[in-house]
Amino acid sequence: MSALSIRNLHKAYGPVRVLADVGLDVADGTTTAILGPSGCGKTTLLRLVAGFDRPDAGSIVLGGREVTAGRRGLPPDQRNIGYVAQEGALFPHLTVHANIAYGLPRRTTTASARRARVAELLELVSLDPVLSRRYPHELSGGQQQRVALARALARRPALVLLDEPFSSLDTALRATTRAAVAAALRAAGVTALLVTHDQAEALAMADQGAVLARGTFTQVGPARDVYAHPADLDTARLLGAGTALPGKVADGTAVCALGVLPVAGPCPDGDAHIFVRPEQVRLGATGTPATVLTAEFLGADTALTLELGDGSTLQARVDGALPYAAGTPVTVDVSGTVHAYPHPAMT
Ligand SMILES: Nc1ncnc2c1ncn2[C@@H]1O[C@H](COP(=O)(O)OP(=O)(O)OP(=O)(O)O)[C@@H](O)[C@H]1O
Repeated sequence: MSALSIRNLHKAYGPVRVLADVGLDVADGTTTAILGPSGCGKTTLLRLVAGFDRPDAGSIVLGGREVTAGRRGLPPDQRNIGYVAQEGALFPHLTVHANIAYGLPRRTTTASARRARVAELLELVSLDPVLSRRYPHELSGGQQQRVALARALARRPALVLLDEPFSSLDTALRATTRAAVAAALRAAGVTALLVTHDQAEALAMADQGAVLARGTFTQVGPARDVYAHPADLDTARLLGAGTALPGKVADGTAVCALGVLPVAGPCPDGDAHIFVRPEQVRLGATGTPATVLTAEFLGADTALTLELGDGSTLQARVDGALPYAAGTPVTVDVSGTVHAYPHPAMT
């Protein structure tokens, strides 16, 4: 059963149409990642689901109950939704314990029951119980986000909304916090909607990926399938680096500056963008001649920009231990299949 069903949702701010005919189903106990470029309406969608804002049309059904029914819809505090914002959402004047316990009903729970629930939640988000007496400014950014999740889960919500919850964290903290939050969500068996710019985050945390572009979902499916088979060139670019080379497709084969390449998935015959990911580009003894334009050492790998014979550029990633420098002549070939997207106007 779907914990969340969104149908034909529309939202505009004055003349700015933000969401148009948006639909989405999120299965019970699963996480859906909403991916999309800046300004495409991701936060607007979360705000409508949370009840902070009203849609112009359409419906949102939470656990079988339509929360958008009536003139005002169900108020946010009655929707049984937890919300984790980007940062700074904790009350600075309250301890970790008081922040987490904030939403627990005082009238129907005893102090010892609240203490037990806070201890359970700290364990769930992998935080040391000694932190419960600290204030938010005495925690790292990653610890603060885990406290925010614990607070969001305190009332056993039907749905948790996470709006870019790790965007303020540095790379190392981001990875550990993401793993702790994903584990906590799974252990709590909670349904979650995660907004992110980061495809690695979406792939690591989500069962389902949903790509929002131009005000509507352009692709929804298992997160791995969305990554492996992006529906269009914008989605392919959104899901990671790559180069779109001009080419032609005939009978499932692409011809471009990199030679003849097998195409993944259906693409009609004719002019097309041939999309190649950096990790597919191999440098070796045979293949298409190219020249290294730039080499950016990233530690484990080096990101290369290569110039092909026709003047087009190609991004590649090679082992960081290999000594490539600008000006080095190389030969390249492509492993695996490429994606091709029709482009009738191309010459
Ligand atoms: N209250 C508002 N009044 C007017 N316009 C708004 C309002 N809220 C959002 N918008 C506009 O709606 C569009 C979508 O905004 P939204 O914050 O939902 O995008 P987003 O996908 O979350 O962006 P980002 O990834 O940059 O956070 C933007 O053009 C924004 O300027």
